[in-house]
Amino acid sequence: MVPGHEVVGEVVEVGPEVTKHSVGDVVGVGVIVGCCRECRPCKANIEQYCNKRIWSYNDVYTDGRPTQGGFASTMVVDQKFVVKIPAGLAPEQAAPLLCAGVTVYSPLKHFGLTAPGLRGGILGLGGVGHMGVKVAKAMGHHVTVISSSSKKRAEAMDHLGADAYLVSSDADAMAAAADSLDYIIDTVPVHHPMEPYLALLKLDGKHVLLGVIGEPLSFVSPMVMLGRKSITGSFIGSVDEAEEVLKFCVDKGLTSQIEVVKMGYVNEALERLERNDVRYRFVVDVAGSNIEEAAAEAPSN
Ligand SMILES: NC(=O)C1=CN([C@@H]2O[C@H](COP(=O)(O)OP(=O)(O)OC[C@H]3O[C@@H](n4cnc5c(N)ncnc54)[C@H](OP(=O)(O)O)[C@@H]3O)[C@@H](O)[C@H]2O)C=CC1
Ligand SMILES: O=C/C=C/c1ccc(O)c(O)c1
Repeated sequence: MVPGHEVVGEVVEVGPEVTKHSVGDVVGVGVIVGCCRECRPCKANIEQYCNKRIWSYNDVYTDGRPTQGGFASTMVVDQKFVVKIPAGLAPEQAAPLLCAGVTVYSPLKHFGLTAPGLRGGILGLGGVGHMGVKVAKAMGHHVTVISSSSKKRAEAMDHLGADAYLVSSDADAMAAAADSLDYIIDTVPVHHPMEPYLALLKLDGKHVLLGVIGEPLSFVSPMVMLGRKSITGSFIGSVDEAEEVLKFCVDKGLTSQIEVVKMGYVNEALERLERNDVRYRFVVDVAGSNIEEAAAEAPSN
């Protein structure tokens, strides 16, 4: 998780040209807060693919100031990037759905992988992966979690409702599962071999890369040719898709598994993130925190 990007809160003020939201609405802001509005992705309302996108954190806004994500008590955002939070969804639940939820929902929809009965693999059971299991199950898919260890088996099967669990180092189990999946949602954030997973795909199967990996991945071409398989990627989702996935989650009764913490706990939360010690997302309750107190307690650099 990159901390501090998705934000959910109440509108406290609107500009004179704002038509989409009113004071008091519960709204959210995802990973993107700016785009050019002129390129093909912008015109197709898939603004996340605009090459001039402005990230909601660690970026520079149109006024030259840094974007700071959710680490603030208020933020100013163009209405285009503000998502309505539907009734029936708690704000703390909505926040992770604006990233992990839409990140899995968008490729399933875009690549035509929403029909009930499909067989999907979720590779890596973390923040994005756990939403992958939930969203895919809610679509009526047969879901296999593919994990690097057996540690999360009970969690995946009993709690998240996965149908099968594969440990990627178990060569026999991987061989038995060959040619069985319509898609793999790959959330692994580090370099990993592709071929063991490509072998799990059926004819026309799709391997969707979501993890940010800074090293080249490799595979021999017959692994994709003999089976017409695709390796592709996907980046979060659009504002429209974010609104859609929130509605989908309300309709299907889906929630994300979160740990709500106060601002004063942020440094510990970051340390725990580094140890991979969260199931599956921290949500920082900024409004309910004493920010001044938390700032005073934080070590100065
Ligand atoms: N494409 C996009 O738009 C988005 C991309 N991301 C990216 O997706 C990736 C996953 O994010 P997120 O789910 O939050 O991350 P998490 O750390 O929560 O989960 C990643 C999972 O990958 C598996 N894994 C396998 N090997 C490793 C390893 N060496 N180190 C760490 N994890 C490993 C683990 O699952 P297991 O124990 O089951 O093997 C782990 O839980 C990140 O790279 C993130 O930046 C996030 C949001 C949007
Ligand atoms: O390079 C792409 C990064 C995507 C990304 C988006 C959101 C998020 O939380 C990430 O960890 C990565």
